[in-house]
Amino acid sequence: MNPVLKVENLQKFYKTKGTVTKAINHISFEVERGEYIGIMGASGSGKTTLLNCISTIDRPTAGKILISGRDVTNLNENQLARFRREALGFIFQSFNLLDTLSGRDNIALALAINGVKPSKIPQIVGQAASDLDVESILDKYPYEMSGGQQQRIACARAIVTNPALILADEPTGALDSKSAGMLLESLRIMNEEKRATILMVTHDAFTASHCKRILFIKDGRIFNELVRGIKSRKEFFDEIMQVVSFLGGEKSHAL
Ligand SMILES: Nc1ncnc2c1ncn2[C@@H]1O[C@H](COP(=O)(O)OP(=O)(O)OP(=O)(O)O)[C@@H](O)[C@H]1O
Repeated sequence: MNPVLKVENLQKFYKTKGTVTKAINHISFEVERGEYIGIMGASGSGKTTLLNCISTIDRPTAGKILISGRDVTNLNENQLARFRREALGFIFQSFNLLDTLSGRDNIALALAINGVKPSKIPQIVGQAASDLDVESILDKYPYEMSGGQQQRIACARAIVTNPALILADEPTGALDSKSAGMLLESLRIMNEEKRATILMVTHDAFTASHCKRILFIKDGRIFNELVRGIKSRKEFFDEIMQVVSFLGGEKSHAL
């Protein structure tokens, strides 16, 4: 079976005032359907640049990015807008819900934009809300919700269109530890019960220890890879911390 995501020899260089920064320097990897993969690395290692290229927000200098077999580096702006809507789900650090819409309507909008029949939308929204246990906050507006609640509505919005790939950028970054725990449970449900494929960028080892595989980026290259396998989450956390310490990155909160 084709991987959901195939990154082939990706390069992204920034030229500023005569100097060239090789933000991504020959990165290749694949993500299979149903994987939950984390990208870690110290500040400036290239994580955001990689995510921006995969999410089609930024264009790479060279290399290919195939999502569900389609090379997104060749698409024009109109094709990209449609591709993002149909094939990708996004969860950002800063929630990005529309403040003028209730939680229910934020989720429903993702379906309406994708042309889902209006008569079918309430049932699909209801199911996603039930799956992620956000039914009680559906009628609240984002400014009436906690950060954790907003983030769980953002999860429902990301999965409701059944995208090929969900991209999460520091999703626990703005949350306290209890809300982060609830968000990580939402991501687990999305991955294990709804079979969503998730790629998450994080600098936090505790958050990363919920993934099944971690790629470590250093100076724009893949430096190391860890697979959780049958290890407990705590064992995986310890293993991640060893690499983080070796890389000299910031220390995450301890268990
Ligand atoms: N628009 C840009 N112009 C020039 N250089 C850039 C630009 N964006 C990023 N860079 C450089 O590319 C490198 C990788 O940056 P990137 O933001 O991808 O790192 P990161 O791992 O996401 O860091 P952080 O964890 O601090 O967000 C850095 O050296 C950065 O200074």
